[in-house]
Amino acid sequence: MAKILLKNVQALLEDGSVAEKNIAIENDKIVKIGEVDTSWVPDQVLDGKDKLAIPGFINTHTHASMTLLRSYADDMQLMDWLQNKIWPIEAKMSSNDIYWGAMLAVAEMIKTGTTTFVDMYSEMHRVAEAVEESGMRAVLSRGMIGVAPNGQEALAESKKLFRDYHQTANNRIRVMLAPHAPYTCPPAYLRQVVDSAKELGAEIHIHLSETLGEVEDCKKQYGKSPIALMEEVGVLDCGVLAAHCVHVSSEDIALMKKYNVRVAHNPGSNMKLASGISPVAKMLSAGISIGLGTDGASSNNNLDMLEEVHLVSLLHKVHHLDPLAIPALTSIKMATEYGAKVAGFDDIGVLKEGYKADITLFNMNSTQWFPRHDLLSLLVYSANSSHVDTVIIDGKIVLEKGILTIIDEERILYEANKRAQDLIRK
Ligand SMILES: CSC[C@H]1O[C@@H](n2cnc3c(O)ncnc32)[C@H](O)[C@@H]1O
Ligand SMILES: [Zn+2]
Repeated sequence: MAKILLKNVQALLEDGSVAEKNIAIENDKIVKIGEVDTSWVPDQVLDGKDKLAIPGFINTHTHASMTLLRSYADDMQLMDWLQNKIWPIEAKMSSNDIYWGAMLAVAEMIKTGTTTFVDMYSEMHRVAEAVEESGMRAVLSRGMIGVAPNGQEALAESKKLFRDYHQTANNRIRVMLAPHAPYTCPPAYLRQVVDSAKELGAEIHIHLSETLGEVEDCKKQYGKSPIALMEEVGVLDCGVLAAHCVHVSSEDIALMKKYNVRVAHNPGSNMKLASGISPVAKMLSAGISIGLGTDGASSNNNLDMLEEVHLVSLLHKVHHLDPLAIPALTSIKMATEYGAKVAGFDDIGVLKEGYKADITLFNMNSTQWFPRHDLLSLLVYSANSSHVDTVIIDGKIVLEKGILTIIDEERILYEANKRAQDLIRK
C-alpha cells in the first residue's frame, strides 16, 4: 500500500478558494484533505512549502502522435492543411512512429501538468501502450474516415480497441468510438458507428462544426447543420464529446443541451487555423459542459494546457469586449473539473476526498509568483508551465522536481526526432 503526504501545500479547492492543507494519498485516491491523523503514517512526504496543488489538467481533445508533425506545416487553413500536407504524410506513418509520437506527447503533457488526455488517431493500440507504460490517464479512440477502402477496417479496429482496452490499467484507459467528422463520414457510415456504439455501450468522439466551410457544405449536401445531422443519424443518442463547435447556431446549442453534448474547446488551434471563435460564453450560459483541448501539436503547436487556460480567458474577453467574459476560475475549471465531465469521468478534476489522486504541483519560487495577492490569478494570468514541479497520476509520482520518473525523456527525444526525420524523407 503506497501512502504519500503532501504537507502544508497551497491547495486549489472545489469552491475556487486556495488554502494551506495537507493532502493524504493512499494508493490511487485522495483520502484526506486537512488535518491528518497521527496514526496515518505515510511512506513518502512531499514538502508543500511554496507549492500550489491543483487537479491535474485534462486535455479534452488531441492527436498525441501528431507531435511528430510539429512545425511540419504551418500557416494554412484547415482543409488545405489536412488534404495537402497532413493526410499524405500520415499515410506513411508506421506503428512505431505512432508509439514514439505518443510517447513524446505524453512526456510533454506530464511536464506541463496534464494528467489525462482524450485522443483520436490511428494504430491506437500503440498509444495505449504508451499510456500504460507512462502511468498517464487517457480516453482513446481510433479516428475513422468512413469511406472506402478503409472505413470498414477502421470500424473493426475501433471495436477491437474498445474490447481490448476500455476500463483497463486500473481504469486509467477508456475508449470511445471516433468517426472523424461529418465531411469524412457519410450518414450511412455514421449510422453503422451508432449501431456499434450502442452494441458496445461506447460514447462518441467527433470533430463538429469546426469551420464555416464545413457548416455550409453540410447544409448544401444534407439540408441541415452538422449538429442537426448528428441528431438525425442517431449520433447524439450515444453520449458525445464534440471537438471544436466553433460555428454553432442558437438552434444547434439548444440541441446540444437537449442531448448533453460535451464540448472540447481548442482556442489555440482555432486561432492558428483561423477557424473562428467558438461561442463559449453562450454555450456555458446554456448549461453545456465545455473543457479545453490543445488539438494536435501540428495545429497548436504544443500540448501545454496552461497556455490554453490563458488563451481561453483572453480570447473571449477581447471578443466580447468584456473583461468578465471568462474569469480566471472558469478557465481553470474548464481545464480541470469541467474537462473531467467532458471526458466522461466523475472521480477526477477536483481535489476532493475519495477522488483519484491526479495532482499537479507548481513551484511558486519565481518572479511570476510574486507578490502573492491571489494565487488563482497568478496561475491563470502570470505563471507558465515551466513552473510545473511535481505530477501525481493515479497516486503515482510521474514527475518529481521537473524530472520524469517513469519514462526516459532522453530516449523519447532521440527516437521521436529520428522517426520524424525519417518520415519526411519517405
Ligand atoms: C483519422 S485520425 C484523426 C485525424 O484528425 C486529423 N486532425 C487533426 N487536427 C484536426 C482538426 O483540427 N480538424 C479535423 N481533423 C484534424 C488528424 O490529422 C487525423 O488525420
Ligand atoms: Zn482534432
